[in-house]
Amino acid sequence: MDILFLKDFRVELIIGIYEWERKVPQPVLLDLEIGLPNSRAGETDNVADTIDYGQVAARIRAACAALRPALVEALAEHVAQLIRNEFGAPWVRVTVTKLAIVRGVKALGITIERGQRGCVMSHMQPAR
Ligand SMILES: Nc1nc2c(c(=O)[nH]1)N=C([C@H](O)[C@@H](O)CO)CN2
Repeated sequence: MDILFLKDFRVELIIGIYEWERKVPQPVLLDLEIGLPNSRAGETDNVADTIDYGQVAARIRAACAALRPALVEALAEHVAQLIRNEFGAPWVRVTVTKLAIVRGVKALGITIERGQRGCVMSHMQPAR
């Protein structure tokens, strides 16, 4: 399975469990690994045969603007489901990182995986 990735993708949103965190958007970094439903794009050189990472970034940025999760876990889950449902990815790994939010800790967050690695979506053509 080929894996598309986006690293250090910065979004800003209201996120957190404390009252002071619910007032101002804060930056969060997303690391995304997206399993591709087929591997044809390397042969065809056609973006229609893969997932367009620009569209993924735009869609996630728009979704985050409307989200106000309490937990990093909830943001990671939302992003993972969006990628799977809207882009047909059979497998995703999503890491959400908050920066300098806890004294003495440079970065913290969550990594989740959803779906099956190496699985081909039933409505898609298998890779040749
Ligand atoms: N497992 C988690 N623990 C905590 C979270 C979280 O999202 N997941 N969030 C917070 C606060 O919002 C934090 O960002 C500031 O201390 C605390 N614990």
